[in-house]
Amino acid sequence: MFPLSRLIRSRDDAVPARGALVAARQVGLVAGGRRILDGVDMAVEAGRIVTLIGPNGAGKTTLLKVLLGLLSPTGGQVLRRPGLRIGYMPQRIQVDEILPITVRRFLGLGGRFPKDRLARVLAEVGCAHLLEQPVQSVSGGEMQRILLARALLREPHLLVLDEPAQGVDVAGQGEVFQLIARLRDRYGCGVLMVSHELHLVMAAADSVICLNQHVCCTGQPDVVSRDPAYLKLFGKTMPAGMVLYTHHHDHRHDLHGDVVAFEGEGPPGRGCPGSEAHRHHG
Ligand SMILES: Nc1ncnc2c1ncn2[C@@H]1O[C@H](COP(=O)(O)OP(=O)(O)OP(=O)(O)O)[C@@H](O)[C@H]1O
Repeated sequence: MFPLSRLIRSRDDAVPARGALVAARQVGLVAGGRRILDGVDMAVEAGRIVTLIGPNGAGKTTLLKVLLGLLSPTGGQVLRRPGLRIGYMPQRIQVDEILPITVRRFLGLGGRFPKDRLARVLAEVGCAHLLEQPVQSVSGGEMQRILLARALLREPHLLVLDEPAQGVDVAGQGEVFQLIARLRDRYGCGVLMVSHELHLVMAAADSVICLNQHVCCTGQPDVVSRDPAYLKLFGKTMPAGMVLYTHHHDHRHDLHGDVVAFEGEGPPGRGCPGSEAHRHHG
């Protein structure tokens, strides 16, 4: 199992471009004989919310782990700002049912923090009342917030959140995204998150990266949402700010996730060269 959300110190051997906290340069990963990431370029800057979207198995969690340094890429480079503090909220954790601990003890597992610091960080995520409650008894939505509090404990420069609204009801999802934006403002940190809540992503993110092994397209939602190319890639804007996600590819992925051209369209392309957005109709 992965360690719980925690502080991860950067390797200070390579430095990203000015302003970037973390960056991937042509990152690739092959595991178990399969290509999982291919030529990924991206960066997260302080104060920005960058959201990774993509279908199941697209490599989103793997990319987060590579950026965190938990997995080594088999190609390309990951650059982290020297001294970078990262707060990581994993997609899922296992809490041992037979080891009853309170939320306070659970939060304290990641380091020595005074009780008032633990109480304060829980209050920041709207869960001050849970401090002395057994962690096994909290709801799924409360657990997401507790994990977020845990990621915040050491005042990270970069928050990495793997599906922070997973298991949260629809009304609660909006609150989670608002909370993340408030925390970004309060801490001035960069946020990199994976999300499947596309309508909220489009409203809340500064930048969206669509991943399917490679970066299919990327852009700032507020700018590109009026762009016909964006509409073609991400679908039509729906009432009440909802965005219907449709992803038009000019290639497809086989059962192993490899890029394959549609029949009659020539040889398979490698990624989507040709634009800053890496826009692939395929
Ligand atoms: N160590 C590994 N060996 C082989 N394949 C792996 C390994 N780790 C991940 N994979 C595969 O890589 C692919 C990408 O997995 P990943 O968890 O990154 O996808 P994801 O985009 O986060 O998916 P989801 O949206 O379902 O959470 C999956 O097909 C997964 O089975």
